[in-house]
Amino acid sequence: MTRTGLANTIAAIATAPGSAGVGIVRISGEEAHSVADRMFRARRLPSRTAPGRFLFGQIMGAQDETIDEGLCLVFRAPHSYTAEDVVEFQTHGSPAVLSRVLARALELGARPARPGEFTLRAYLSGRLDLVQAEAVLELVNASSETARKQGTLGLSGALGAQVQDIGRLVTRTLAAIQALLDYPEEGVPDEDRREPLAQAAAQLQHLLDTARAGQAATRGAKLALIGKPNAGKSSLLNALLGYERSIVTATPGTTRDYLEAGLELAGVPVTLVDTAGIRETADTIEAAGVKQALHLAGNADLVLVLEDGSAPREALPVDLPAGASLISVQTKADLPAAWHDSQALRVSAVTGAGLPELRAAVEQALLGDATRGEAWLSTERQADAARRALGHVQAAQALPDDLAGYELEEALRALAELTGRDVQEDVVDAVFANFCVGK
Ligand SMILES: Nc1nc2c(c(=O)[nH]1)N(C=O)[C@@H](CNc1ccc(C(=O)N[C@@H](CCC(=O)O)C(=O)O)cc1)CN2
Ligand SMILES: Nc1nc2c(ncn2[C@@H]2O[C@H](COP(=O)(O)OP(=O)(O)OP(=O)(O)O)[C@@H](O)[C@H]2O)c(=O)[nH]1
Ligand SMILES: [Mg+2]
Repeated sequence: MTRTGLANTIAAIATAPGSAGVGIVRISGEEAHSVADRMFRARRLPSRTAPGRFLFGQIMGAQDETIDEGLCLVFRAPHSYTAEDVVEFQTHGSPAVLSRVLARALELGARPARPGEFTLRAYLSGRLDLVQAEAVLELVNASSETARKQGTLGLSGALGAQVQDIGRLVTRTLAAIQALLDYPEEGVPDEDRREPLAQAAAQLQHLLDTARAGQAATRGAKLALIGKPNAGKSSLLNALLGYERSIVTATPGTTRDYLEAGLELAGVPVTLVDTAGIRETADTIEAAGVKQALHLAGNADLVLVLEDGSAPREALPVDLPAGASLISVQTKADLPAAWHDSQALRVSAVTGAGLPELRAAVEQALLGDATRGEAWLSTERQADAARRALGHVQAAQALPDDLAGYELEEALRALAELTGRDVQEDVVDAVFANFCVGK
């Protein structure tokens, strides 16, 4: 995607494929109004309509036949989504109608929009920064309340504002260092050197802490239930889901193959994975299930380690994969406890006791403190830029003034990349390649 040809007029169906009450065809660019004038019959021409007003009328084909009746919405540059002249046709929402309306706009000189091209134009015109454009994508794809909230916050420019604050801290030190380069013996005072950089590093670290949460919210998280046979894994899965998804019996070794079920937990789309109970076994089928369970634990974002609270406690016969985040769960809390461990959450699948606490612990593990309302880093691209900025700030903290300047300039470059003020075209292309046509 290049900047050339931006002046030309693009058109696309903006609503989802399939039948719906209403569908939208959107046209943006210099010719948008004249294209609309030639395909819409109403009490006045779209180009003569006050911006922000709509017209009711007929969308006309080349043979002067009516394609559909509908509404025409007129925007005038720069007051539109793309900051260009924009016209929208709101029609009956069938693919048959929408494809004819689009075809008519193309006949009259518009060209089909590429994926994300409307939002790309909003970005290139400066109406949105790159973080806001990514937030648009998050909103379009939001499959949970947390992802929605995060997208809305991102679109508001909250993250961009925070990144600018960090940039100001770095600039303060850089300016102080540059001002004193000719008089190195004086040294930069702490309030211009140590303090702003410590604040910048802390804020970047906090943003990076939100990255895992941001990605959990957008991509979803995998939660594996692991434990010995009869620990109550399948029962807990069913209790969390609220329906009997997994077979439960009193016979140890009931679950052999793993099983997945989706639900929304703490606003995050979560896939729960029930696994075979882990034990030493001569049964080849069960042994395969045990191996698989350990593999699943290694790939999960979070592992719930379940132990039967009503039976004597015994360690698992194998080690769980290193690196996974774990929550320790003591099951069957409705029965007398056979052991006590303040680290373990007591839960009953039968009475539901402890389930709210378990959900809260999962929320804390997946989202950390990121839920306090500020913006999060929600893409790997953003996290990568923040990580590099932090690395340069930390390098500058450790270097003498004459060498720190270079690192601070690099930190500012990484921050500018984060918001998209200083990025290569291929980075922009990669962001917009994830969009659908019409957005
Ligand atoms: N029908 C329709 N609904 C939609 C969109 C759209 O393009 N069309 N949007 C698209 O994703 C979102 C809304 N986003 C928009 C953002 C800015 C402007 C706009 O015209 N801004 C002008 C004027 C602002 C004003 O009048 O106060 C501006 O910023 O100058 C329009 C839509 C969601 N709903
Ligand atoms: N009283 C009580 N019994 C429970 C609870 N959870 C599970 N059980 C019982 O414990 C037994 C084993 O439960 P499951 O959920 O099948 O255990 P599992 O960990 O999936 O076992 P495997 O699939 O064999 O590995 C069943 O008889 C359940 O009824 C609980 O919270 N309270
Ligand atoms: Mg089971």
